[in-house]
Amino acid sequence: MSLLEFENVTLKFGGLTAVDDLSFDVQQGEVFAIVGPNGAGKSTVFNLISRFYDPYAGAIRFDDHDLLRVKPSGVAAYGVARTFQNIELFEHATVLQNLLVGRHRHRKTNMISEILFMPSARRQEIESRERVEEIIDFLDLQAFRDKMISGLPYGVRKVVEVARALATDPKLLLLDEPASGLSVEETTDMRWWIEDIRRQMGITVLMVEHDMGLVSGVSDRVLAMADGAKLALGTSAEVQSHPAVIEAYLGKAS
Ligand SMILES: Nc1ncnc2c1ncn2[C@@H]1O[C@H](COP(=O)(O)OP(=O)(O)OP(=O)(O)O)[C@@H](O)[C@H]1O
Repeated sequence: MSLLEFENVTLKFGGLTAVDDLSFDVQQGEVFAIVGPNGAGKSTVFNLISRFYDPYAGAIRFDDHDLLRVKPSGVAAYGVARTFQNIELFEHATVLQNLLVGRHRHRKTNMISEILFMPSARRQEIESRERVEEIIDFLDLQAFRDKMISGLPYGVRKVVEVARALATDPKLLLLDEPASGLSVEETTDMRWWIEDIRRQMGITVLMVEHDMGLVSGVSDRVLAMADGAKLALGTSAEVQSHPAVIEAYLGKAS
């Protein structure tokens, strides 16, 4: 079953076509990667899903909803969470506090009941804390739970960003370059986290990534893009041996 569908989506920035008549779908429960040279339009695809941009043409459906009718502030409520190329966390808050912020969308109580700390608000607070503690355990972050983000090594921050996204209980997790800036060992760990997120949590993962080792290791299917358009879609091996993909990479390199 398709969880996310792009149908003939085009986005232009002035004279530049950043996404060009792009169609693909992400199946429920798969790990799907988007690869391509710099400027291919990968991040723009994420920004379209996050509703930062409206497409010039085409349709985007998520979980049987027309995503283009959803406001940017409403995307998380539909079950989409994301991490960013440049980590976006509250620097002067602890890991635990950052994850509790991620739970915010699950709050159903109003401000009065929260100020008075009424039973419904208390119940929600307990539920949120329990869920956050589960995620801290799941991603092996116990040693950092009360540490300020600003004092954490880069590799740990990347995992905390994933944890914060998971705290929203998403159906679709968007990972924007999860391996960038990570060492070889940290990249291997990230690979296992992604596997576990899909297998144990049942969450569908869509990632943009340059590290082909990670892409090959963890992805069910790969979409290769260049100049906003689809070059190839298939398994990692199929995509990497596709003549159009080889040419796009060699062309950029020369
Ligand atoms: N807000 C914007 N305004 C104008 N042009 C933009 C904007 N965002 C992206 N672009 C352009 O759209 C094209 C696609 O950019 P995008 O960031 O999606 O590429 P990318 O594949 O993610 O690249 P990278 O791997 O370097 O992150 C590029 O030519 C880029 O300069």
